[in-house]
Amino acid sequence: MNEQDNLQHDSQEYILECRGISKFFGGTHALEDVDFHVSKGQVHALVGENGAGKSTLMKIIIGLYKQDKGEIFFEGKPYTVNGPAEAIKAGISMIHQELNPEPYLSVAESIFLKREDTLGKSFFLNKKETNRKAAELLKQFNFDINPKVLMEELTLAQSQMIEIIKAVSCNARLVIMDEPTSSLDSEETERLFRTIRNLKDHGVTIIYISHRMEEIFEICDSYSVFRDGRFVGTGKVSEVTTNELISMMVGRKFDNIFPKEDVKIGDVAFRVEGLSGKGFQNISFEVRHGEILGLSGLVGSGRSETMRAIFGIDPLTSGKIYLDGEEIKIKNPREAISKGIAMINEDRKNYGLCLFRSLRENISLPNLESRQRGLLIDQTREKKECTEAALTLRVKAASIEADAFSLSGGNQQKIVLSKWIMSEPKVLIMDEPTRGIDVGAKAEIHSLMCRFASEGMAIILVSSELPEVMGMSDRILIYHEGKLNGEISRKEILDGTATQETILAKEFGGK
Ligand SMILES: Nc1ncnc2c1ncn2[C@@H]1O[C@H](COP(=O)(O)OP(=O)(O)OP(=O)(O)O)[C@@H](O)[C@H]1O
Repeated sequence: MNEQDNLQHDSQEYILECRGISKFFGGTHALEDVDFHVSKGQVHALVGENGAGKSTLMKIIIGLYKQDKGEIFFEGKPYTVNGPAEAIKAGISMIHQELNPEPYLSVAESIFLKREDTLGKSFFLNKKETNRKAAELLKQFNFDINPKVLMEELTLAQSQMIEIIKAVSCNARLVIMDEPTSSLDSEETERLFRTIRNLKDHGVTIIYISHRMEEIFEICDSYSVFRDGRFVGTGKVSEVTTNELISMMVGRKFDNIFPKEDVKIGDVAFRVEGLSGKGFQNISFEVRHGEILGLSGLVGSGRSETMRAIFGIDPLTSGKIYLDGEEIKIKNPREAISKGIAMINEDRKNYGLCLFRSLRENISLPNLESRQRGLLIDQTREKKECTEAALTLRVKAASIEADAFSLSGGNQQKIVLSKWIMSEPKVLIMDEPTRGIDVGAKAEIHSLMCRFASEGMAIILVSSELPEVMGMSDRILIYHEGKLNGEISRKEILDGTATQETILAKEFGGK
């Protein structure tokens, strides 16, 4: 008897069964003879490293891709669909990692888009009825928002909630959530979890894809692990430890995701005094050579806004910046980079990557000058160094010449990291550096941070994942509504004086 049988004897109780699914993309075997079973009414975690094949299987299930081999059964019956609209009709909806809400539709219109069937024939003539039905649904979900508000005015967390309401109102019995918390802060995440529990109470089954282990242990009942396009195992979350789960994902024994070491902290490398700009006021702090300074706060609290202004993306209205004791002016990111400040931005897709360029071109872009020989680029050196950078972070790609577009989400993020790491800056600003990155790579990135710090780099880490800020920082500054609201030392974290709750309380404005 295999683990799958242990979990659930009666296959009638599986809401979804995928048997022997294979999928090729050119020479890449994205899925190889994969079995994947989900029991009815559970929150089932699907985990695996970047490129393990999770999204590919989900895209097959909602009809975006067609499998090369294998069969799918939904609610005990053979299931084939041609595209997401058919999947929704059959009872399966997917909430995507990057939401694409229709910006100029109202909340009500967005919920009922392409659902004229539920509203009578004349959808556009029936605005009143649309708003009334939407208001009813929003109330059911305790979601206090006006159905007439335009989608473009919603935060990401609110748009996500609309997507979930849309799914459930279409009578979805299975909802797939692909990294749903990757852009949410702790408060929004809690709200999402309450919604998930509510859906579960109403018999909805959820497939939950996430790289955040603590979430899986909080919200999921069962799990399946994929590795390199293959099914590795399944079981109950209550019967596995974090390290066992990670070991299954990475295929080797796993000890520690936060390998923070104490390194010698030197002189002040970087200092800001009284910085103000859009979304933050009067921010002053310093970071020393060798120090990792964590910045925590709710989404919109001003952390990322301050970093963007320091890096010259957005303007400062007042304040001073000092690098190694000397005042500097930064008008744009090019100037910041030339002075030795690098920033890995939260929004990698828009600011970090040229999707239709090769990995080599992407990695070497900010570092071309150092590889210039006369008017030409030293291509042999470029290729060697880019390959080394990609290997260090274990980027999974067909070759260094492959387009960034063909990589899985997490592997794309590793490429952005590689390119900045190669430029060896004095100050490295990392804004959500491991968002969407698998645990194995997360640990590697954390080790690299320690290595850079030990070489004297000053690192500023902005992260919404409290375990990450707490596990990696020498000091944490907490933002609340655009201002600093407290500081916590590593000592306080290690001796237990400061906990996640202490930090959260300060994020919400407490003392
Ligand atoms: N459209 C595509 N064209 C070519 N290769 C692809 C395509 N989509 C996925 N792949 C490849 O298939 C493999 C599986 O990718 P997939 O996106 O399913 O992984 P994943 O487990 O969802 O990863 P992540 O956690 O990073 O999102 C990867 O090697 C990826 O590069």
